[in-house]
Amino acid sequence: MKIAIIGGGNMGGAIAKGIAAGSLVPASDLTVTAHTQQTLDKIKGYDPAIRTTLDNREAVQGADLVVLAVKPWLLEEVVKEIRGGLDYRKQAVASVIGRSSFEELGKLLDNGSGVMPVMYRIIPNTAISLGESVTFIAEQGAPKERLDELVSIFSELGQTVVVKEPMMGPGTSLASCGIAFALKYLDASIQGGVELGFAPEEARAVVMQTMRGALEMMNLNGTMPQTEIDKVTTPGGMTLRGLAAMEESGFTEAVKAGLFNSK
Ligand SMILES: NC(=O)C1=CN([C@@H]2O[C@H](COP(=O)(O)OP(=O)(O)OC[C@H]3O[C@@H](n4cnc5c(N)ncnc54)[C@H](OP(=O)(O)O)[C@@H]3O)[C@@H](O)[C@H]2O)C=CC1
Ligand SMILES: O=C(O)[C@@H]1CCC=N1
Repeated sequence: MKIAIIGGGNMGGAIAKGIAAGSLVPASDLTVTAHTQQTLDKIKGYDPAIRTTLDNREAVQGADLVVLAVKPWLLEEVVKEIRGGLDYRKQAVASVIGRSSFEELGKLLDNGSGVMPVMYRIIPNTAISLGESVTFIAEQGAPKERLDELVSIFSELGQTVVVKEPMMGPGTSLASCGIAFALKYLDASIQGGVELGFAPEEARAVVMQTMRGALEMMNLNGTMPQTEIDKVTTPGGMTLRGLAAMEESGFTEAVKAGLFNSK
């Protein structure tokens, strides 16, 4: 599958890096565009075989899948630029834009011919660059074998979850924004560790290994977090005092507020 990624920034670049490292799409079948040459040079650093160009119209020529990965406010401009050069019978269009919809994308792509392309919404998280993404995919009009092919590509880069469109927003909050939310906990822990007397680098190493251990216990034991929390928490002990203070400060509600307000 030949793939053109329009906008090789944090997300588009991470997708390119991940796909180029995978086995299903040769790097030479990937074309990435950006606004500046500096970004394209960075993309070449991932794999020199990735094709790069500042010309979006040139990039989409011959692509089986065009992935739109620009900031939301640039979507309309970019679609208008490439629309005339697309053959909707052969070329599918995917949006990775966080808050978009098939309805909105369809309106922008409508060229009055009555033919619409197969459309996808694909929301990975930035860990796709190292093959550890959770990627939500929804489709509109895709034949099963084409969806399966797309899922195979992204499944090499972490877990893929195919959903109906209404779950794309919640999926984006939990997994894509979720990377930032998880890191926010780690950041707070490191800050706290420094205030407890550790050097920042020491606190970073301790917090990372603690998080790794917590995840691995859940993974190996097949448990929910509370089961592992119970194993740590001595009645009347230190952990209980800490957990109570966290909840008094609204920890669980704060995390949920982050999820609910991001979608
Ligand atoms: N970051 C994330 O974790 C996630 C992001 N998304 C979505 O991905 C999209 C991009 O976000 P993100 O990658 O963070 O943003 P970035 O700003 O990092 O990337 C946007 C890219 O678009 C390029 N660009 C700007 N104008 C044009 C143009 N006219 N033609 C082609 N390329 C252009 C920029 O080029 P240059 O670098 O040269 O300026 C930049 O590389 C957003 O819509 C966001 O909702 C979705 C899920 C997760
Ligand atoms: O913050 C955003 O809007 C994008 C979408 C999900 C992650 N980043």
